[in-house]
Amino acid sequence: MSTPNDVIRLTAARAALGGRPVLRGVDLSVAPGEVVALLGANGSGKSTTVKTVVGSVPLTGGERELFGTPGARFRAWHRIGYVPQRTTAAGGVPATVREVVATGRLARHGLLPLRRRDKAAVNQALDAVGLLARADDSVANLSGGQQQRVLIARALVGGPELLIMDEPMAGVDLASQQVLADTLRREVAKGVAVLLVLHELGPLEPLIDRTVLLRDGLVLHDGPPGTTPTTGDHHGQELHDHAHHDHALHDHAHHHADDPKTHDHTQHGLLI
Ligand SMILES: Nc1ncnc2c1ncn2[C@@H]1O[C@H](COP(=O)(O)OP(=O)(O)OP(=O)(O)O)[C@@H](O)[C@H]1O
Repeated sequence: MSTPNDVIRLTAARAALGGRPVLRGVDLSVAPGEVVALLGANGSGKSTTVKTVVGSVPLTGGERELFGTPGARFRAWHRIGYVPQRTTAAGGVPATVREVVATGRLARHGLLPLRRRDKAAVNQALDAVGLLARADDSVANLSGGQQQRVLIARALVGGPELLIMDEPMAGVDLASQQVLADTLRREVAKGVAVLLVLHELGPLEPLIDRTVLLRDGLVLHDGPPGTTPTTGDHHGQELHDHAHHDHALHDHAHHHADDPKTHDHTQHGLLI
């Protein structure tokens, strides 16, 4: 399924956490403008896959490319907007909603003072997630779902070509989910590619071009929505066996692992 100009390409990606293999040969590609949902049971490796894509978890085998550049050499972080798995947007820092969203411009202009167009972009992103009226409130005073929307605005504000979102709908009520689905639809209409970790497709389903189902650190299924087994837990044993087979075929690639020394994610300007 990969194309020459994929914005994300993982090939036979392996990763370990706490000394335990978590990804055991994941192939994942996202083409420009494509919306791909990563599905799977708890612990199947969805978040770890996303973290290897953004470089916060190093590969122990396989290859990673972003916008055609090997991951270890990729520096154009302003092209990517990232919403990490649900954390608090407040982080104990007494910042306003506007200030947190403005940090999403950092990869674009460094620590220079915000210019008029930066300020306009912050307002636009806040408006997109329905939080313009709360712009000057302290993030610590927002609900969990509202804080999630702040993180989404922060990912949008740099005008990314690729959005990577780890369970953006977690803790967000139904009405706000619809707001976010509309926001995402506008981004997709602009040609932005999206990689989403989801538990269920929900209101985003109509936007999704392809679903990739993980089980136990392997891709169990990769295809249009509707062709995907519903869970990585109990179904698709044959597919699982097939995935094991594919995985064996990819063993040759393991010596191309990213150099762990290049994985200091504090250098790359992406907010994690
Ligand atoms: N820091 C860590 N140290 C050791 N093991 C970890 C660590 N973080 C995650 N794991 C393990 O790695 C596996 C994959 O975790 P991951 O978070 O990628 O799963 P997930 O598919 O995103 O799950 P969920 O749906 O629960 O978010 C799990 O078995 C988990 O226990």
